Amino acid sequence: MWRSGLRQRVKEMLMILPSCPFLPPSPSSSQHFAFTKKPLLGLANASLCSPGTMSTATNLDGIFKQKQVLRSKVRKSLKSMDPSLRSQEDDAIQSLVLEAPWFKSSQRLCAYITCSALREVDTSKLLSQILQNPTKDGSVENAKKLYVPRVEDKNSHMRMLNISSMDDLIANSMDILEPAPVDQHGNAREDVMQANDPVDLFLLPGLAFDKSGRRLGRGGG
Ligand SMILES: Nc1nc2c(c(=O)[nH]1)N(C=O)[C@@H](CNc1ccc(C(=O)N[C@@H](CCC(=O)O)C(=O)O)cc1)CN2
Ligand SMILES: Nc1ncnc2c1ncn2[C@@H]1O[C@H](COP(=O)(O)OP(=O)(O)OP(=O)(O)O)[C@@H](O)[C@H]1O
Repeated sequence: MWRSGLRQRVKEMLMILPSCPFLPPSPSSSQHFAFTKKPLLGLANASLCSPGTMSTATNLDGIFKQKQVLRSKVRKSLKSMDPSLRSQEDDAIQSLVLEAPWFKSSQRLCAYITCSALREVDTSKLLSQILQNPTKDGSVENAKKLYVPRVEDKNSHMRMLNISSMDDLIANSMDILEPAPVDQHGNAREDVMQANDPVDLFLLPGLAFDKSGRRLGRGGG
């Protein structure tokens, strides 16, 4: 019971990614992860109906509604979850990630800052590990680089900006911590889209995932 719940919550935080098409390419990686709008959770058939049987607008409308229903269900079950079980699962998920070779070897990461009001899987231990970033020889050459989201406007325009400390974060209007656009010296933070090197790993929040890992987000875009 505990294990199956945990498995689902592990899925709530999707960990991926050797390479992404809109980021600088990784020559060593053969895998790709596209941020495409894919059908989710058994909704694939609806989106594959031919134009003769159902219009595209109707398809999208149906999918949109099904996603909303599913989001409400998941939100409700997350809200009713026992807080101490949640906390145990948060610890277990983070330990699992911290011990994973793909986490240890990652050098450039994008990650979200947990919003506890949204009942997201906690990332605080992961972030402190990434930012603390101890290296065996004490050199900074192998330091992990972290980019976190910043919502720029009401049209869901979002950027991933580099931070080097949790002190770089301030609460936004949704009460989610995010980086100020400039650092303490007044310099613009590096945007991952301008980075020279590819991102190795994304830690993404998700409301639900299907068995093949396809993600249902909050619908913010
Ligand atoms: N921690 C965290 N940071 C993030 C995201 C996220 O999902 N989680 N985002 C991911 O893209 C972006 C922000 N997008 C967001 C979209 C919706 C809500 C939110 O509060 N949604 C409520 C419903 C609000 C409403 O419908 O009025 C909810 O889902 O309960 C928050 C952030 C960037 N930063
Ligand atoms: N095929 C599509 N064509 C155009 N717009 C789409 C398509 N699919 C989704 N959208 C729009 O993209 C936005 C995000 O919807 P979507 O259902 O993909 O959210 P999500 O990926 O589950 O959540 P989030 O974007 O918050 O991570 C919505 O405004 C939605 O209307």
